[in-house]
Amino acid sequence: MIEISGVSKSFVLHNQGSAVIPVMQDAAMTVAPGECVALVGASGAGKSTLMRMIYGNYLANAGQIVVGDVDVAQAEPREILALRREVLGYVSQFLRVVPRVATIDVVAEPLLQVGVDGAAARARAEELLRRLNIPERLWSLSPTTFSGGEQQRVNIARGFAHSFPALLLDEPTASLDATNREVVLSLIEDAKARGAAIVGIFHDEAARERVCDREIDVTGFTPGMAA
Ligand SMILES: Nc1ncnc2c1ncn2[C@@H]1O[C@H](COP(=O)(O)OP(=O)(O)OP(=O)(O)O)[C@@H](O)[C@H]1O
Repeated sequence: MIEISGVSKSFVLHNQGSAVIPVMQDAAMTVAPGECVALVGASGAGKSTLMRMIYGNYLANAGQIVVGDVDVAQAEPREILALRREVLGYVSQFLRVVPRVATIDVVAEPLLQVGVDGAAARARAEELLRRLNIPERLWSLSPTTFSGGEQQRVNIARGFAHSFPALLLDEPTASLDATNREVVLSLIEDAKARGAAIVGIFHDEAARERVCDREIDVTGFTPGMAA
């Protein structure tokens, strides 16, 4: 479902004499449907960089990043937007809050985007908000004023609303209480069971061990250290 090969990345620091910082060389990995792979490696090793290249936020300098039938490393912006709408979900720790949009609509929106009808989208959004312990009295309010933990849970509900065939998870359990952490782990297990291919960064080691099938140490892709 996700196939990466020969991927390299350097950053050019235009405001620092165009210094070139090579951060990744010849990265390769494959994630099958139903599998969850954890990216590991020391701070600064390149976990976030690889994740951002898969999502198409950073452009790879070389190689292939095939998600479904799209090579993100070569795709047009329009194709990447379609991929993000239909195929590739991304759950970060932080909600990008849209002012004045009710929480229920924030969560239902990804479903409406793929053509699910309003009532079904709302029902799925309600189910997720309930599961993530967001009190019903908050559903009609914008999450702008919610606590950090509430916003994180709204973001997770939104990220899991559509059954994406591929999912990127960036610290999805960070700063959650034990009950909600458990809910998120069960959402990840459900996604695997329906065949989602998942790549995640988890500093929560117990969470990683529970839901991930394999670990990939990105230190192996550091220039000069490639295996
Ligand atoms: N936009 C950028 N411009 C320049 N350098 C960058 C940029 N993004 C990342 N880097 C560099 O790439 C390297 C890898 O960073 P990255 O954030 O991917 O590491 P990480 O493994 O996710 O670290 P952490 O666990 O601390 O989040 C670092 O040396 C970082 O400084």
